[in-house]
Amino acid sequence: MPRLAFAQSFWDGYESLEKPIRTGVRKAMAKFQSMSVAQLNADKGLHLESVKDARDVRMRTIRITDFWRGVVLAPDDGSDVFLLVNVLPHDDAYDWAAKRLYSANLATRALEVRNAVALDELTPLYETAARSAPRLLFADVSDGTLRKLGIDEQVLRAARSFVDKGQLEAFSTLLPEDQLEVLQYLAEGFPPEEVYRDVVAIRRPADAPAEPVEDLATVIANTPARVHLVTGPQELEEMLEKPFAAWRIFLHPSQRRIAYRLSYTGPVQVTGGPGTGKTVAALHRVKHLLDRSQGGRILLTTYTNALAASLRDMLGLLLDDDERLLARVDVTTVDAYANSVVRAKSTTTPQPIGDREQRQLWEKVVKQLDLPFTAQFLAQEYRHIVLGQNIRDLDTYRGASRRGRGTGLGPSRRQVVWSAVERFEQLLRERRETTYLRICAEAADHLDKEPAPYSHVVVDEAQDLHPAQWRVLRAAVPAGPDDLFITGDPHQRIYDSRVSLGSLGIATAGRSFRLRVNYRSTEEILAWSARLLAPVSVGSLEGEGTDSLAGYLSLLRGRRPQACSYTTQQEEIEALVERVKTLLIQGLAPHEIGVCARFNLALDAAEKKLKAADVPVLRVKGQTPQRAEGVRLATMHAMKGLEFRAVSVLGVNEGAVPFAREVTPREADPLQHDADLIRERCLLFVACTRAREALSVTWSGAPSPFIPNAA
Ligand SMILES: Nc1ncnc2c1ncn2[C@@H]1O[C@H](COP(=O)(O)OP(=O)(O)OP(=O)(O)O)[C@@H](O)[C@H]1O
Repeated sequence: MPRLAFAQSFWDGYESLEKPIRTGVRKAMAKFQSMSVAQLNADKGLHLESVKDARDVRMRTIRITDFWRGVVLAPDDGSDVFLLVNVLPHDDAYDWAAKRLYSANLATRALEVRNAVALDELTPLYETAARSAPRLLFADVSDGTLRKLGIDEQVLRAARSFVDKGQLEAFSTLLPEDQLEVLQYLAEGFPPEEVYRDVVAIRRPADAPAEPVEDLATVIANTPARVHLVTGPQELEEMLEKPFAAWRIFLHPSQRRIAYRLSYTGPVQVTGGPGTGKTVAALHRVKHLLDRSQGGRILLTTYTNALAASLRDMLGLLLDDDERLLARVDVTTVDAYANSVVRAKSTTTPQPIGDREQRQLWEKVVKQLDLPFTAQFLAQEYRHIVLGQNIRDLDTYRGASRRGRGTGLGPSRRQVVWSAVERFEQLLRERRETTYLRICAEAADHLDKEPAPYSHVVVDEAQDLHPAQWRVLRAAVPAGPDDLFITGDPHQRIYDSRVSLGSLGIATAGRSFRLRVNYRSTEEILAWSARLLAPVSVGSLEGEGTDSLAGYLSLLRGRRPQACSYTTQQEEIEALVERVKTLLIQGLAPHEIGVCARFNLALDAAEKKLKAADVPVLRVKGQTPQRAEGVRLATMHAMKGLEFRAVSVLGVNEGAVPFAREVTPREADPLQHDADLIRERCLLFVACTRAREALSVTWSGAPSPFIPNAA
């Protein structure tokens, strides 16, 4: 009996196939599981036939319906795996199949596909143009080095004709996958040794023979990132039946290497720009840890309740809704977890209050004590220094480092600040109120006194956690192998938190990894958004040094983002309504469209106009999961962790982004001023990078100074 495998290229289009075609796929695939090769060849219904003038002699088509054909790669070397690579309308299928050539990469040994016909046609044209070019893209890399990195003769010839990155990108849909990635990394300036390590070595099987001639079944087994071998009829049925999510099966080698490493000696840090699959890596790590530690419990945290709900759904999908496994994982936010710890331990349960109420309370303190400080200054001092360092008494505060604060405080002024802290806490007690960070501090105290409840803690969206929250996580798991697995992107830090993970007992040195391939947004969206952050440097996730967005790649290409100016807000919103209507006509579902603004007020105006145009809308509140249909309207903060096929960012006006009230005046504290501006930039960056295919950024009047070219 032959075996059956599916290429990712097949799944890319499977979701959008109509039901009768999917039924046809299912029926055809069942035959591959019940017939011998001879029977398959003879089966009239399947009609397995070779493709005339195909560049790859193994190319076959099969009948799916009267009008649709499957494209299959059939072994011709005595091996037994058939690979379904695409399903297309009849003529397109033959055209697609005739031009494609599958081959084993010389270095990674994985299966790749190229458009061999287009490469042959286009390369000579580029070569002619290249002859008069002053400089070629890969001038500094020798043929020998390229070959060692797996570049074969046809691709080498094309690569030698590229003048710049734009030309490489123009070829990106034609080139074999691993070779393209090698060229992209080299084009970004990565040295060949690093490219070998990060692209080739992680894919190449440890036992690869010196000679790369291998049968199709072996080459397929070498390609887990793009090909999935079906183990049996039940798996086949489930894969074709369930809504298919590629991330469940096709991990990038860099994701797989990180998520399925047998064990780490201590905390692990995984960083990566937006959409690089950090959440996906975290979920797969949970799966691995569940398999490895029999009976151990896992805490999986993220930033908001809405994100926790979506993580829970994704984990269910990844674990096939296995209740036994799911029961061993608590998926929640750090605040909710800390709250549950405190509730379980105390008889009284003070109410946590939000930022605005805290600000009002600090104002009261300033007034009552007639202090020479602003409420804003005291709130920041309390957050960053007192709670940040878990300071409980004046003596400790007197000796505390105030690194990161831009104003000096001598001993007598510290005493005055401390009196304000005591009064603030006293007011909270009197009102039977508290703050989330105080709850975290209390929870960490409780947890420190008892055996840690979890075997492993996995943290997603780690960039915004405050030291008090990290202390909870540190105390929830015993220090040791596989204790903490942390994913985050410091470029998406949108709350004012500063941490030094090392000082919190979470040292990740030697266990830090970076994901570089963006699976969400087009290269155009990514590049445009990255320019928002270009003028600044962003502190690293672990708190030492800085991070950078250099070297991120996207697998997708699309339209350039639109940045548009309007005279009035009314015109801007009218244009938004038109844009949303066009997207709906183009076939996007309402929930695949996100509209976002810095303030709820702008969203109110957009909501009114969209409703008036009969467009269903739904306001996203950061804390609550919502499943109903409707175009999503969210503030920039509530966009964290979400994604949409199309995103419109509204009201990116001067004065709104950055929002003047949220930026500490330079005179009050120059360091805080700079940090606030970076945070506001990151906020716009987060909003823009939620878009998969289409991004529009608009403003009325003067634009935000963050808009590239408008600054
Ligand atoms: N290996 C993969 N194959 C296919 N799709 C993937 C893969 N990894 C991630 N994705 C998809 O890419 C998108 C982004 O992934 P994910 O949310 O994990 O990224 P992230 O790095 O956590 O993003 P962000 O930091 O911007 O929130 C998701 O739609 C996810 O399903």
